[in-house]
Amino acid sequence: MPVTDEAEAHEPDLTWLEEDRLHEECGVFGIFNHPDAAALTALGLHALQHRGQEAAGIVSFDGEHFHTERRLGLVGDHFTSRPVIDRLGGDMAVGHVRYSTCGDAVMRNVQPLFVDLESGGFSLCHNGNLTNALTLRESLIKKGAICQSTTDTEVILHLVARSEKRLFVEKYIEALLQVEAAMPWWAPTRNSSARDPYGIRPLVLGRLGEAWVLASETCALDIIGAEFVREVENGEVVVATRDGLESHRFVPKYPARLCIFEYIYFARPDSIIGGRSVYDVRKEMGRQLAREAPANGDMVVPIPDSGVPAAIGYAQESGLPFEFGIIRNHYVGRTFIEPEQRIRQLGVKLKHSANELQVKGKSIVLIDDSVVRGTTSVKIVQMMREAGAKEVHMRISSPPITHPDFYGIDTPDQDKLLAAHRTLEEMRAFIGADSLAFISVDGIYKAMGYESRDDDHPQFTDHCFTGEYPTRLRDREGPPQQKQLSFLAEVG
Ligand SMILES: O=P(O)(O)OC[C@H]1O[C@H](OP(=O)(O)OP(=O)(O)O)[C@H](O)[C@@H]1O
Ligand SMILES: NC(=O)CC[C@H](N)C(=O)O
Ligand SMILES: [Mg+2]
Repeated sequence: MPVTDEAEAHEPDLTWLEEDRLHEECGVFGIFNHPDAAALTALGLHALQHRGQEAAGIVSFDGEHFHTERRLGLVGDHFTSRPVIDRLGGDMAVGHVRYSTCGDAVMRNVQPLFVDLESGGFSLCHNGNLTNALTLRESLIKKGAICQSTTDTEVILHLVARSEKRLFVEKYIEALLQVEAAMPWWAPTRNSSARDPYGIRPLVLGRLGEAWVLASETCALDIIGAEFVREVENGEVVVATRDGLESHRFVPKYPARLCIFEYIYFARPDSIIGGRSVYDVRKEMGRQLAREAPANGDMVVPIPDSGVPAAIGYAQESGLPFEFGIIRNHYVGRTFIEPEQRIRQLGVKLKHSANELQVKGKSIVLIDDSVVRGTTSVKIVQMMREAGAKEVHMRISSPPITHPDFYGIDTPDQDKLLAAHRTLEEMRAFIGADSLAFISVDGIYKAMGYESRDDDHPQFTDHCFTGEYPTRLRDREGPPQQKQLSFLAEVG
């Protein structure tokens, strides 16, 4: 880790920087009973691209055969050509965009997964992470299971395959009861979808004419003109049939605890989650931040993209002008990976550039939604100073991230999180800002319309700030062990 000395932080050595931040999660999409199932799935995945950029896949079913196309890379690079869509025949399809949390970004881990079961084909995709996947995998392998991938998702296939229940939905539920997870799933042929007992990851249900649609976010319904019906409830399995929708519960109903980071950073601002507009919530977080941590500046500057709505809220509440003092290049994804150190130092200029005439000689209030490793903050503060900013005050619309995620977000190890072992002043010095402040944990809840966090029954999953994980983390219990999941080298 680099030094935290203030003088050095103003002229940071960027050579250590890695693209090791809060990466995205995954997006799932499924459609049942529509003649253009694959084409609509490709559109849905395009709308969910922000949730994962490593790989994309679609599996369709025509009543007799499954068809599968799974690729490393972006949806737009692989699923826009007529021949590819034509190969994915049938009136039901599922799709996935992946950011790996278990198993590398290699072809054998690209979802949706497919297997032949005794009762027919089964395809599955998943957003989240099974916190006991390694434990289950070990015991399955001992019993003779032959794993084809290194992703946690595959464990579900084995559990369903081994179930002795009669109906598919019963087999599926028996499998779900064995995993500890954050997980919306969608499984065609059986047209079933499930959301984890806490509802940590979002999953919505929509209707397009006679078709049922399931997606991680409402923005994927909007792109195909589907009507929002409702959210899949936590602990619910829904099964789409030509006669309607069946609903089964696999755990008793209790209050959901969505991951609060969906609102802060992951979801697209035009999505509606839990009845709240993500855009409005982000703006409200910015307003609350302005109330809690006012700053003396000439103008508010967002760190684009995800810092923009909070910055608008901050500017409105503080009465300061809002200016785009940083321009973001839209041809660089959320997770651009620079190939070597020398190039990495240029990385920030590839993604963000100073709008010099706006910031020169000004005292600016920089707003971002989160600080993970501090990579972005260090780069941007330095860039603002090089562009001639007089003062740089940094305000963050989420509390300090002190704990890693194990539910589908690829966070760095705890010791790489900037806030894990530093005081506020140490973080300020590290970033090189003139002042630094984060919204409080209660402030986040206020922005969501509550008086404060209910410590007895927290309204959201907020372990990143509080260290309070809602599920057991079974794979991490006991002494840390290096597990080799496979003897096959993981290459793309
Ligand atoms: O402290 P760090 O490790 O740099 O991570 C935090 C940054 O990462 C995210 O942005 P990202 O660049 O991923 O995406 P965005 O363009 O959607 O804001 C987030 O919005 C912060 O800007
Ligand atoms: N980010 C995610 O939701 C990933 C899903 C799954 N754990 C995988 O690694 O494929
Ligand atoms: Mg950002």
